[in-house]
Amino acid sequence: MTAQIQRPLSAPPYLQIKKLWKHYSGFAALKEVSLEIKEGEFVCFLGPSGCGKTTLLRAIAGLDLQSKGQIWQGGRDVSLLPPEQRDFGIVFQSYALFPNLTVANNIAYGLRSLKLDKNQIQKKVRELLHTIGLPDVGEKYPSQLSGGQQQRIALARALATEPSLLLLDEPLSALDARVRLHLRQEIRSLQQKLGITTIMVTHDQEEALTMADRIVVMNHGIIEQVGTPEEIYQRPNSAFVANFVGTMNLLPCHYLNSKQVRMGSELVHYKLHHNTAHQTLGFELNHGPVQKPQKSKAWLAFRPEVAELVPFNHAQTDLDHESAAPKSALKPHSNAQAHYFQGQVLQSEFMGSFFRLKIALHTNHAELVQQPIHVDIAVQQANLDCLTVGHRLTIKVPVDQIQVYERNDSTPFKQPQSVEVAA
Ligand SMILES: Nc1ncnc2c1ncn2[C@@H]1O[C@H](COP(=O)(O)OP(=O)(O)OP(=O)(O)O)[C@@H](O)[C@H]1O
Repeated sequence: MTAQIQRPLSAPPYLQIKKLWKHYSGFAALKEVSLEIKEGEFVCFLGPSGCGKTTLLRAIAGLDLQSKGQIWQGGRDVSLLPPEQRDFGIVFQSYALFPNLTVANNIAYGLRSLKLDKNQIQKKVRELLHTIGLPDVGEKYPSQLSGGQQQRIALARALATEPSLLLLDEPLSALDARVRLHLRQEIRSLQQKLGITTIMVTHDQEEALTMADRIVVMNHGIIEQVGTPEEIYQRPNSAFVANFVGTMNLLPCHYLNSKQVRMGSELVHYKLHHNTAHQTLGFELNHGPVQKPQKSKAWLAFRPEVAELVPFNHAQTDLDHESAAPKSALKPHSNAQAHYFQGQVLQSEFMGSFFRLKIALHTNHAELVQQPIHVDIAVQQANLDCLTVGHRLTIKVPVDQIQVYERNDSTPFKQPQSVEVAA
């Protein structure tokens, strides 16, 4: 097995997906999808059920041909090649091992077509069994192994012919949580050791965030965002991505300009991130109130862990001393550094290293009245009084942690849940 490979930064993409469409009797499962993957990258296709992840993976393998568009692999147009003429190994969710063959024969299956002699095949199988950490199971049958062990055999079988591309279709989703966690790390370190370009389909955001070099977030047959796990988590470029990856508080508001939104009678400042292209969100940039009212509906978004609990008086002092405090008919709950929400604890959950508080906001904004927010407080910083159900408190959210997204009623993602607010 080879050591991790260093590649020039300017290397051309190893895999190029060009304007790919897939139709199933009139239904478009992929809509002009384009993507480039570098050699040696570990890329995850992430998205909800039915978004087209498997369709895209199967098109790359040639198992289901695309309706339109091209696929280039290693500088070669493979768009119309059958799977056997392409260069990949694949692992499915259901292991797909041959039950009547021993583990060794399962792994050796693909090697027979390479015209290797018996000794070479045995040597290769031994090496692969060693690589996946199961050196002694060669003579067993798949049914004598656990799910996690069977999936490692499937991985060894996929790697046996030394393909340049490894395709993993939800390989961990049939396994129990503990095995999944362990195998996650094993697959990632094996992939890094071999330097093999890998694409993994998953609907598990934690799996994608912990394993991938880059994540491709898909929704309804299109790519919503491509980025490193940090980019996807910290700077999601749409409300869909913000809501799908991690926990995000999404509060309905109205867009005013590139610095402020309005939430009921409150003005809220936010800081536009460079990669948040508001033009693409349907908002005008730096031109004051939006002209078209139908485009002014927005989501104000922040992660539970960026919020801080502060005493009310402290918040008011901050605001009184802040010359940039808004002088308008709208209530000043915000300054250039932070916004202060008022709320009441509905629920407090101990999560190990932090408490997750569910808080009802005090607001006269009709859309917000029944919508709780989540705030995560590190155990070391938690004041136990603040965690009591019914406690009234102030939540400080730094302006540079507030993001704003277009709010489209047809946006196909789960709406923040509503709760009964305690009297
Ligand atoms: N053979 C088929 N015939 C008709 N429709 C199909 C077929 N295969 C997939 N589809 C449809 O195409 C869409 C994308 O399916 P795909 O399997 O790629 O989704 P996915 O993101 O992998 O979902 P999951 O996580 O549930 O596997 C779905 O709406 C699905 O119903």
